[in-house]
Amino acid sequence: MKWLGNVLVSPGEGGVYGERTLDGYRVWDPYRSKLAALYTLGGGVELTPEIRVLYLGAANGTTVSHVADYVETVYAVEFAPRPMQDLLEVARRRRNIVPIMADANRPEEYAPFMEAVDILYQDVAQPNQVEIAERNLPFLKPGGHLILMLKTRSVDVRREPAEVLAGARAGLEEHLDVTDVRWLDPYHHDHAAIVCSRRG
Ligand SMILES: C[S@@+](CC[C@H](N)C(=O)[O-])C[C@H]1O[C@@H](n2cnc3c(N)ncnc32)[C@H](O)[C@@H]1O
Repeated sequence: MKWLGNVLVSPGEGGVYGERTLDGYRVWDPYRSKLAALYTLGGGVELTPEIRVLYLGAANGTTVSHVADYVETVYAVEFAPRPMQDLLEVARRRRNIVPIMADANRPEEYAPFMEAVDILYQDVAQPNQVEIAERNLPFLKPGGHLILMLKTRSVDVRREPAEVLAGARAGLEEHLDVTDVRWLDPYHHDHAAIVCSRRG
């Protein structure tokens, strides 16, 4: 990852969503992106030019655009029409983004467009976040990484966030090795990042 001092940046053409630039690099703000928060807190998986990413919950492509600055290809799945319009605009300016309008609960719908990926990144505020990740695991290469941004309040607002996190972790451990778990405070409240690797 590229840092200028303690500022995370990415090496692409600027002006995607009004982000600041610094010394010709795009500033990747941890308050606007959970993935940037994870890196800023010292976690995450290094993004390199040969990596392929399946990104679930692409929204308007803010974080997707930074990931695309680092990796070979980003398959970006989003099911809501409005953010999809913005994502298409971002994809017009980044040749390595494949926008896919689909429900991440139904990976069979985009399986024909997919190849195996090194990173499965998920940021969908849904009650069944762990189940969605599990359904998409067949796309992840052995040894590849899942980065799941867990929004605990979307799973169950009545339970303690730590309890929701423990449940999600236990579910993922049935299929994967959990390598890192951390809360994204102070950047994103009630959000935790769970990083796992797929057994080889
Ligand atoms: C918190 S936002 C993602 C923000 C984005 N990852 C970023 O950092 O710029 C969650 C997005 O997931 C999308 N989403 C939620 N459930 C989904 C599903 N089942 N399939 C595809 N997209 C979904 C929502 O429409 C929303 O745009």
